[in-house]
Amino acid sequence: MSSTTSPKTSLAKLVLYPKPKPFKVMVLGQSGVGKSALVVRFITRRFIGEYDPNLEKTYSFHTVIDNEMVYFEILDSAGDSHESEYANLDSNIRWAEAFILMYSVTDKCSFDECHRLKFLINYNKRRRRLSSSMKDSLPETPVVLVANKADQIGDRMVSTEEGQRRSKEIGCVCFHEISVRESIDQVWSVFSDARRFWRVSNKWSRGRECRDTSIVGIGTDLRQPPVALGRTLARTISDSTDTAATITTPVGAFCNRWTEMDLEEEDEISVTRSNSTSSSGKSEDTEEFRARASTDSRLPPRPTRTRHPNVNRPLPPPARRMSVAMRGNSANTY
Ligand SMILES: Nc1nc2c(ncn2[C@@H]2O[C@H](COP(=O)(O)OP(=O)(O)OP(=O)(O)O)[C@@H](O)[C@H]2O)c(=O)[nH]1
Repeated sequence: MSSTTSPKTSLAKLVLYPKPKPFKVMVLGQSGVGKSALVVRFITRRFIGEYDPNLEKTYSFHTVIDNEMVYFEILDSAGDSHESEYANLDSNIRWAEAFILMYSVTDKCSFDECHRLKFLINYNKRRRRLSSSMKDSLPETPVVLVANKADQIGDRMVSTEEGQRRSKEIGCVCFHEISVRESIDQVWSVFSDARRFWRVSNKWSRGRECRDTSIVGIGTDLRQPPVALGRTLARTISDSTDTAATITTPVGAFCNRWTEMDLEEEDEISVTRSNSTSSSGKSEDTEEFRARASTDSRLPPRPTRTRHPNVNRPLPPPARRMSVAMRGNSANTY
């Protein structure tokens, strides 16, 4: 006897998993700096020499970073944006959650272009922040500055120090000097740093949200910034010369845990109180408290306050004031 499953049964067996939330990264930079080479190297591990220039493409790719599955959506933007494409560039910037801003060490022009692109990123993110109803809980969008083609030693026009300085000047979260052609590890570290910095800022903003909405522990000063754990991010070989490698991570989850700990402590206190119950069956603390709180239906007398000032009291001497006119007059007399 053959067993056939009806469509109803097969539908019942179908388990719907929520679609994983992608991590949206945009790669920006002047034409020819190696954006497509970087993205393709990250996804396929291979270096492919030539790509169709000015082709804008989004790649989906998932991999494990820091023991967590990350679903990347990577937008390889077209290098040369014409006037008509600026609106498109703006909307792409608003779409992204992290940026890889790229230049070539062999092209000074591409290095200068990073300044303008970072300005555009800031501008669009600020606009998005202002128009959003959740202004404070929107995470910061990390921008990683990447100097490519470090293998072309003879053609170098931008030094490592200049790159590091520029990274700080324009407010990037970190700086990498790499060669997409030479090293897959360097490429990998660029994307994993983008993810790590995004995670940190995301947790921080959630922490802010949590501070605003959750139960706050006793004695919490809301004016203070959230607790910083001082966690150090793993830095890449390409960025090892940067001394300011430590970033503090105020973590929202920590905020929650802290509140729970406080509540547990409160519970412990109340347990010890209920354990100190006297032989009469009533808690000593409760009785003491009642005795202190009880007014026996008699309210303490109010402190007397006079409504009108005492007429017999001598008034203070009136302060002598000189009007402007008087001062003018006296000035004329001398
Ligand atoms: N020597 C060297 N060449 C590289 C490196 N990365 C990319 N290239 C070369 O640089 C050229 C431009 O690379 P693309 O990836 O097309 O650059 P792009 O930024 O995507 O350019 P557009 O698509 O025009 O925006 C290609 O010939 C690549 O082979 C590198 O690390 N070293």
